[in-house]
Amino acid sequence: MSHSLLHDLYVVCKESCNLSSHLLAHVWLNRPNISHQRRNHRGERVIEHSKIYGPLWKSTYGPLVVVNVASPELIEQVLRQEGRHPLRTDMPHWRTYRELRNQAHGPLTEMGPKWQRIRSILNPQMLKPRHVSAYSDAINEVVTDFIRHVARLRETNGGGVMVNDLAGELYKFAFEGISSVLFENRMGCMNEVVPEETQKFIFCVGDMFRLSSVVILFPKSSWPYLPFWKQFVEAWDYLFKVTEKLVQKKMDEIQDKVHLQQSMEGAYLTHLLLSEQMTMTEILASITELLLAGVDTTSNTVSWSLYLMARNPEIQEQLYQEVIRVCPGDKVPNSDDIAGMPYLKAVIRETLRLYPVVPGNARVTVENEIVVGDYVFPKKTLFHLCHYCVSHDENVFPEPLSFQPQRWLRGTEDKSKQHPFGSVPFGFGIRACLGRRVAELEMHLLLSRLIKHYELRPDPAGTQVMPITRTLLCPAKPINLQFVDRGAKQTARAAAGASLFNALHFDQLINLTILVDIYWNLF
Ligand code: HEM
Repeated sequence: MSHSLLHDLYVVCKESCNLSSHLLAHVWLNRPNISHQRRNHRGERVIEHSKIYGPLWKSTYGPLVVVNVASPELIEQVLRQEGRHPLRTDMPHWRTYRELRNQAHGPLTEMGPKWQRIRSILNPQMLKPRHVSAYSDAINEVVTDFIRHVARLRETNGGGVMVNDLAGELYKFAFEGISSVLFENRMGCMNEVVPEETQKFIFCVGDMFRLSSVVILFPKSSWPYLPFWKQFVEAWDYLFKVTEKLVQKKMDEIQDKVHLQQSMEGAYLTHLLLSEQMTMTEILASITELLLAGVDTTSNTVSWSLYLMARNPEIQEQLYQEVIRVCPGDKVPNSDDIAGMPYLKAVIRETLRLYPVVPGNARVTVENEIVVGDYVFPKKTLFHLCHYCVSHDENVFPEPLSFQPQRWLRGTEDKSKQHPFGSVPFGFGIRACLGRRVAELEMHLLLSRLIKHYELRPDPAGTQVMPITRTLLCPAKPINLQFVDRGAKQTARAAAGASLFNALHFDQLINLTILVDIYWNLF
């Protein structure tokens, strides 16, 4: 991933938690502190705490003081009072790397008016439906490769039907998908032999996130003396180096086209390079951060939705029927087709309610004091918006643990009663997810095409997979599923029917028809 550490509460510097003590004394009277203890699933722990303390309580994370907010009404109140430049965390370790190497900041790490400027440049091509739908063809090519990849995995490692460690395989899909949108270039993640550079890039992304959570535990002044700071810097160096190479390649292509006076058709990177609103270093930083934010969020969500599909055959069948109605035969869905598939969208939406891959979201109030419930919080209060807890609250979503996509269908009673802040998987407001539309397009195209091709069934070993919080809400163990080829199933059915027919003589068939008639008349 991606938003790794984005939402990790460690990353907020001590000063940002300078809550004025007299206010806290007033708010927290008779409410004990809860110190941070790592249990397997942070979302569940937050639910336990909200049952004891109500929708607003304080936690301490070492030196940090965090105000937890766990009701849709109070989350709405915090988010609606954000100033013009909302801040999640100040990410000192990520920012320090950029300062060390004279790199710019991207949308994840930038703050204040500079952040606002970056977003105003990046937003249109990422969020406007008209622009985003233009990425359908590129993403569909990646989906085609993924379906081939699944077929290969079934044959080579899955006894003709199993695909093991779906989250790992979908990581490759998400990486390839977002690269094809950003760089307009393929990385070869799903090749039989993954190119060395791509492999190392993926490895460095993992390394950088892993080391991030270690580095941040130490004071900034000690970083230059820590061995893992060196590794952290090396990982970032490689990420920036590869991104730079890909951006340069695109620049050269554009130059060639200018020389040849050819028209400049292109997607995201071409647009950024041609619009000249950003410097080269700014483009580099933004593209790198978009890439980091856009991989394991998407791959984990699709993993959960396939897991849920396999365990809910009726829902899967309903989705399959919708897909073949909108896209019969060999028709490959595009963004217009997706618009006609409300059930597909509801399936993904409900997956994100049950498994919000970003289970909690940090917010630091920078510009003004904030009123939450009956209390006034000073500037620099660090809030933790407990999205997982709220979207599993039975008062917000009846039967919260059951997978019910119909909750999200327009015109249903469920939908009209829901609080709009009961589940906000992409955040809200001007600092909400920049990749939301692209992520949705990727997930909708992939899920619809997979379901058209394969019937998903659970692991025959009966393995239940629980979530675990590793910054994102991830499967605690590998998700393995059966992918039963629908085409092969139909051919087998037709063949079985034909052989039965051939085996019967004509007079036997007449007798059979009479028997069926008698049967129907009897009952
Ligand atoms: C299922 C997929 C995804 C989910 C659930 C998700 C969720 C989120 C959430 C909750 C935030 C924080 C919003 C806030 O603070 O209010 C966020 C921020 C962000 N996301 Fe995503 N995301 C997903 C996919 C993507 C993709 C594919 C990209 C890149 C193309 C992306 C790029 C970003 C960026 C750059 C930010 C930071 C925005 C800023 O601070 O201005 N995300 N995402």
